[in-house]
Amino acid sequence: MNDNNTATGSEIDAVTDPEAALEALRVELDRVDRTLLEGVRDRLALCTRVAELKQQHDIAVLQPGRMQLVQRRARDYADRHGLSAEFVRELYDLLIEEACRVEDLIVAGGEKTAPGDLDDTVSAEHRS
Ligand SMILES: C=C(O[C@@H]1C=C(C(=O)O)C=C[C@H]1O)C(=O)O
Repeated sequence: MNDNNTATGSEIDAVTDPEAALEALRVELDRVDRTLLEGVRDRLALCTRVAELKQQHDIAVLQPGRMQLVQRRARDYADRHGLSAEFVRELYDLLIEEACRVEDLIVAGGEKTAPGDLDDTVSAEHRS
């Protein structure tokens, strides 16, 4: 184990107890998944604040230039880190689509939402 208490590549190669090694990796995977979901939730919470600003100042929800910038940045990241460009594009298509859906709800409803208080704003899909 390293200082972060995580398994390194060579340790995985040398395992004598594959079940224990699998479990250790799954514990790490679960931690990454939690961080990932918290990131998605934080992103959507920020989008509710963007939506409130847009609603108050009559700004269009759809901002194609900004969407292109976000997608281009994600593609550059994928290139630099050896991720599939198609996967990252589809991932950001989904994230942006959901952001626009949430923004639409707020702009159409004229709702005031506390940052991070998505559960009161968006449908039950987000509650789990
Ligand atoms: C969040 C915004 O609204 C929409 C959602 C975007 C996103 O999820 O990154 C980008 C552009 C917008 O159409 C924004 O205008 O910044």
